[in-house]
Amino acid sequence: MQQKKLAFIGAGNMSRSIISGLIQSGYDKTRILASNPSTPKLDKLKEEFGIQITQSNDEACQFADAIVLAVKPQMMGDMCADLQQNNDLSGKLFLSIAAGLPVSRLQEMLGGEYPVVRIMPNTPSLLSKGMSGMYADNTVSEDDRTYVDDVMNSVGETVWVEEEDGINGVIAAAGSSPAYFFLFLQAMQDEAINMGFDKAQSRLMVQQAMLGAAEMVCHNPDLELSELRAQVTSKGGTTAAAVNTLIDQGLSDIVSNAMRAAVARAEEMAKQL
Ligand SMILES: NC(=O)C1=CN([C@@H]2O[C@H](COP(=O)(O)OP(=O)(O)OC[C@H]3O[C@@H](n4cnc5c(N)ncnc54)[C@H](O)[C@@H]3O)[C@@H](O)[C@H]2O)C=CC1
Ligand SMILES: O=C(O)[C@@H]1CCC=N1
Repeated sequence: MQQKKLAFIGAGNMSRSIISGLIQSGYDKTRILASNPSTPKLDKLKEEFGIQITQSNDEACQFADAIVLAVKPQMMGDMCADLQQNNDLSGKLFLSIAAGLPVSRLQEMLGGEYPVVRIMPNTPSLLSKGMSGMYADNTVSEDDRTYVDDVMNSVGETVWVEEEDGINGVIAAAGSSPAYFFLFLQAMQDEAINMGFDKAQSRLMVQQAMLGAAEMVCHNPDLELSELRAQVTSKGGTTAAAVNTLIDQGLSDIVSNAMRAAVARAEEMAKQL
């Protein structure tokens, strides 16, 4: 992988996840810098990963060949306005991980048609188990696409979408979706506690079941998900009783409504920001 000087503007959850994965995969830590207005998260990043830190976005910009825009979408306008006012942005590659902000809007915020790759990652990148969807228009060179692909591949799997709208689908299916699984597990843990297990036992049971199920999915790419389910489900048995309850009570509709809500919110954010 090219070892561009890479700056993260905004040192929150998502930057931490990507930085952790990059360091684990051998990216030169002296070529990674994070900036944030306050120091606690920066200090932690420096201590944990040995990267460089600054409270100045301008310093980050001057350091970098490639800049990850990793602030909340609502902060992006003000942050980019300062960046373009104080710095020469030509020659820089931008990687935006913000939900709901199209490339054209980001270029407006940056004040020029700079190359911007939109990335929709997720927090399991922290453990190099991330899933990222990416979009670039023709302002981004093949070399830069390859670089971004390598960066995000170092923290998990990647897909490219042809149309920018596809990024909203990635948000629904992968960016936001770890939270759906956490919610599902939380409900299972709560019910196991109701059944008399202590919290630690309850968590162990549900997390190990989820991990095992995820590994089975990954190790059997040729088996349909419905077939994996059928293998657990004895006719007239306990799994059938549970699964039929989930189906009868509308799990599929709940899940598709939730994913559509994520897309709708991304579309709404694109109009508001
Ligand atoms: N958390 C997630 O699972 C995912 C988040 N994203 C996107 O990543 C971006 C960041 O999200 P999180 O890391 O979750 O948020 P976060 O709130 O954990 O991190 C944002 C960081 O930006 C800092 N910040 C605020 N204003 C700043 C400024 N002007 N200059 C520099 N730093 C500034 C904050 O102090 C904070 O540390 C968002 O745009 C979000 O849409 C994308 C995919 C997944
Ligand atoms: O909740 C959000 O808006 C961000 C984008 C995907 C995950 N977290």
